[in-house]
Amino acid sequence: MFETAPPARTTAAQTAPAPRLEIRDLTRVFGGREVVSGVSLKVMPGQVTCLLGPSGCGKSTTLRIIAGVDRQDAGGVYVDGAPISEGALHVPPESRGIGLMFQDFALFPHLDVARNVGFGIKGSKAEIRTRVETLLDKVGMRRHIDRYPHELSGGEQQRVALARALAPSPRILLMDEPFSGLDDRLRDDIRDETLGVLKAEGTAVLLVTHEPAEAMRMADEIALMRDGRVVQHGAPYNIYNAPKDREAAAFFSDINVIEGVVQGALCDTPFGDFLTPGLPDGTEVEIVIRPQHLKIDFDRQGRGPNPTAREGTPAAGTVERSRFLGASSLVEFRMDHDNEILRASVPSVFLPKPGTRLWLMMRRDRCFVFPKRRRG
Ligand SMILES: Nc1ncnc2c1ncn2[C@@H]1O[C@H](COP(=O)(O)OP(=O)(O)OP(=O)(O)O)[C@@H](O)[C@H]1O
Repeated sequence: MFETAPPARTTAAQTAPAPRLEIRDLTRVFGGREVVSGVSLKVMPGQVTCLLGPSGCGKSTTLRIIAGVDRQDAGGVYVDGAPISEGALHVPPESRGIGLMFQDFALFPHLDVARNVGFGIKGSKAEIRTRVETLLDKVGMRRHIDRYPHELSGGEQQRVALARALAPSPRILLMDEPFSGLDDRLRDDIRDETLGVLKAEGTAVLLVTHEPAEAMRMADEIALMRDGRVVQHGAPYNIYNAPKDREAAAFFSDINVIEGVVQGALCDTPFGDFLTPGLPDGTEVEIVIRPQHLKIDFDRQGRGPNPTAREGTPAAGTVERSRFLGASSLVEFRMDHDNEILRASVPSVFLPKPGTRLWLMMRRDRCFVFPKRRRG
């Protein structure tokens, strides 16, 4: 018997803070077609989530609904646990405390940098000036405070646009392809700088992009979208290393695919057996491996290396082409067993001549086995 009541247990759900931004089962129909279909996700304060997917998959529509410039047909949008759009409730865009940085949200051409950044801030003249200067310091643009947009480069304009979006201290920032107008080198720098500023401000960010490299570089979490749905959600490392299906794997890099049929929980291929747990006999499967995980070995008078548990059986092929890509080399093989091409990538310089006989092995811990889907 307890003399006094035992201390109440707190569950993780009770102690966990509400997500800064949450969307639940968001659906949007255009012309009878669900372009956004039951999308749910959460963004915590200080976290960057990337909505990643091919053109037309519904990313921008999702963002527009969260911003309040479009309206969902079903589902809700919540900030710090409270609805801002749900059923008949629709908080107007300007009252949502959400900042926007869209590709086509140009700076005001007739205002200088200081007035562009200070545009949405409330407070005394001195307070506004201090906030503007602090932000311009953060984005490295303080010395251009008196310039006009046409006097700035694309990258400089982007930095000012970031400062402007952050000026009212939004709890949430929505970014739609914000770096797409910039050339490659500049883009990497600006992405890194932007990430630093966003983290320092503690803003919850939902960033839309169709570029996997951008999502990998920027995101704490990636929500991978396809045909209006989130098909996979997780940290970049997990999505890259444990893709849900062949398409998810292919979205992040070139892939090689070997086909086979399940027999006795195994699929027998020229590269040896692959485990296919849970798949019934006769299931057609696709074994997917990224080029950097194919191992190349030398020909030993018509024989390859000995099979191993880790890398299976070697299969022979002939080099068709090899190219130096800077950080790595890409070698294309025409395989003996089916006359198809496989691509292997090797760090640094490895450029075997066309016609060279070599052997390939597949690292078992780097292969993904998926049931084959009929593609329309
Ligand atoms: N106002 C609209 N009326 C009809 N269809 C629309 C409307 N807005 C978007 N769509 C359609 O909805 C689908 C999703 O569009 P959305 O702009 O959300 O895609 P996205 O993933 O952002 O693509 P992108 O990367 O090319 O911008 C597309 O097929 C698009 O044509």
